Amino acid sequence: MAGTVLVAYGSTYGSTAELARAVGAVLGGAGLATEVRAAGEVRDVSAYDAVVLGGALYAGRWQRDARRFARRHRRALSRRPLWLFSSGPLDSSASQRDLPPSPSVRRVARRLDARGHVTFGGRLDERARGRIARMIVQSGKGGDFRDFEAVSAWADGIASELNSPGGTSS
Ligand SMILES: Cc1cc2nc3c(=O)[nH]c(=O)nc-3n(C[C@H](O)[C@H](O)[C@H](O)COP(=O)(O)O)c2cc1C
Repeated sequence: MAGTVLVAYGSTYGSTAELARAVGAVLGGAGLATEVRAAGEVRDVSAYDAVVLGGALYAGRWQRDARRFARRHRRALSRRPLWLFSSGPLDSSASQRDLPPSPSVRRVARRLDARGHVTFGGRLDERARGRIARMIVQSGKGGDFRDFEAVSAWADGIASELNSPGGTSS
């Protein structure tokens, strides 16, 4: 594929941003021109040939910037190869089995005709400033459950698809 892949993310405390950068590193390593950007900073997706969009989960929905991005660029996204990821569970469940998207994320995936969705474990620690976030951490339920091997394997699959003949035709 000759064009550029956008990896956009919606992240409040930075952990989903790191997952997005890990996805971008794999795609870049597979020879794909790749840009990793905060979803809130992207004005136009027309320059990109494929998009990966990731959102942190808050109360079953994507973080606001990811939701807005999906809404604002709806038409362009539905015409491009698109993959989605959610990051959230603060336990090892996402590493043990495929976790389906939340109903709200499933609607986004359907509307945009996404090629795939995956849920990765999340991270929450004392850097998180929100009241509920602090309560979760103080009650001992925080931690880093991100599985970077799983992230790499998923991104490898995307790279293979995009590098295959006709990989960007949606
Ligand atoms: C208030 C609050 C609500 C959350 N709700 C969910 C949820 O519904 N589902 C889930 O899997 N994780 C949930 N989480 C965990 C976050 O998704 C997780 O910490 C994520 O990695 C944060 O990503 P970020 O650092 O990119 O913002 C919640 C965390 C907080 C603080």
